[in-house]
Order: sequence, then C-alpha cells, then structure tokens
Amino acid sequence: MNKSRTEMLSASDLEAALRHIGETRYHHLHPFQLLLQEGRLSRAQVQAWALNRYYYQSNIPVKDSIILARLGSVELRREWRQRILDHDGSETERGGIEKWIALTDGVGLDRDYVMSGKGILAGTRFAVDAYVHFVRDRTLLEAIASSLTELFSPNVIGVRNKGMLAHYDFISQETLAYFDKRPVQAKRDSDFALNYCLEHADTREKQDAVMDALRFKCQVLWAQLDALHHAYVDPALTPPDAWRPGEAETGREAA
Ligand SMILES: O=C(O)c1cc(C(=O)O)c2c(n1)C(=O)C(=O)c1cc(C(=O)O)[nH]c1-2
Repeated sequence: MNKSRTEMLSASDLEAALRHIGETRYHHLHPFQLLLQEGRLSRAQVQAWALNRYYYQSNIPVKDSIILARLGSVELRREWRQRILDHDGSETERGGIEKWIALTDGVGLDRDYVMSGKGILAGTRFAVDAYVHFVRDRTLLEAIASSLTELFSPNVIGVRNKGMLAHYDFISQETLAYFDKRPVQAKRDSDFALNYCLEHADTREKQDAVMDALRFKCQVLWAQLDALHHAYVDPALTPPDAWRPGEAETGREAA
C-alpha cells in the first residue's frame, strides 16, 4: 500500500488510508459482533458483552481527561471537554456511563456488581488499560488519532442496534438508550479529530504514526471481542475468576 515510506501523503490520501484501515480492521468485522447483531447469542452471552463493555465505557472519560490535560490551548480544551461531559454527565443530564448502567440493568445485571469491575475478563482489562496508557505515553497527535475509530462507529451502532432489537426479546429501545446520541456525538468528535490529524501530521513519519495509532485502536476493540468470544462461546473456556451465567442477576420477571 505504501508508495514509499518517505513520501508525504496528500491530506486526501491520508484520509483514504485511514478509512481503509477502518474498513479492513474495525470491530464491525469481528465474529462476536456478527453473532451479537445476528441474534445468535444467548441472553447470558449478551450480558457478558454488556458487563465487559462497561469497563471500556467507564474508562473513556479517564482517557479523555488525560488528553485534555495535554492540550495546549483553551480552544482545544473547550472542544475536548465535551467528550468528558458526554460520558460523565452533569447534575441535570445523564451521561453515557449512567446510560450504560441502564443497559446492564435492562439485561438483568446487578449494578453494584457491574460497577465493581469484578468478573470482567483479563483481556478486557488489558485492552482498555492499554488504550488509557497509550494516550498517556504517546505523542498528543497519536493520542488524538487513536480516537479515530469513531469515524466508523455510527455505522456499526446502527447495524448492532437494529439486529439486537429485531432478535432479542429482552432488549428494548429503552435498554439501548445509550446509543441514541452516540452517532451524532461520534461524528462531531471524529470530524474534529480527523481534521486535527490531517492538519498536524505534517511529515510522513507523523502520518505513519497516525495510521499506526488507528491500527492500535482497532486492536484494542478487536481484542475485547476476542476475549468475549474465547470465554463465552465455549463454556469450557470461561476463566475461573470471570463472571458466569446466572451470577449477579437481578430479579427476573417470573417466566
Ligand atoms: O459501539 C461501538 O461500536 C463504539 C465504538 C467506539 C470506538 O470506535 O472506539 C466507541 C463507542 N462505541 C462509544 O460509545 C464511545 O463512547 C467511544 C469513545 C471512543 C473513543 O475512542 O474516544 N470510542 C468509542
């Protein structure tokens, strides 16, 4: 794909290369994502997905706070802080983390258990922690570029929500309310991050670093679904300390 490792790409070629990375490596292609959206998972397997993803959700404002602290101007901080508000909410508005808890409530998991982080898979924790450490340790440009997976999330969210609503009787529009605002927020955030990267990647090395950051982030998402697939598709492979079907259930309506 590389013309030469030293030649600078035009902004439009860099954007095309980034979009190609998403088309070929984003988690919309993951087998567990396909099982989820095609209605081929049990309620317990959907619970495992919701439980583990809470750890990702709850760390998003942590990683955005790290980026915020590294931004060098009022204008950039003003832009970025909106992401933290979206997830942490305010006195008057529910944030994404609270809405994710509504989702885990909706699938019948005990919220204290979910919020405790107990029972999540090591693979989930390692992947999410790697994302937080990446934005702390790499350049600001790489940290911002690692959020570019959000260019592709409106599409996967649409397909996943539609599939889940169609196939699972325990999923309602209300359970999935977390996702109502995400496509608009993701478009706003990823447009900003993309423009930032196109403008600031002013050498071929920086362009390569931006592409590598997006590849890394695709791996963060992919590894989380790998962990779920490994642990919950074959019950024999569930690790000893991981959540097990039936555990931390809130009262199910009498069946
Ligand atoms: O449902 C999804 O498939 C999906 C994907 C992603 C992503 O691409 O990282 C995010 C989200 N959702 C999401 O809800 C979210 O808040 C979010 C923040 C970020 C980020 O890297 O800053 N990605 C994502």
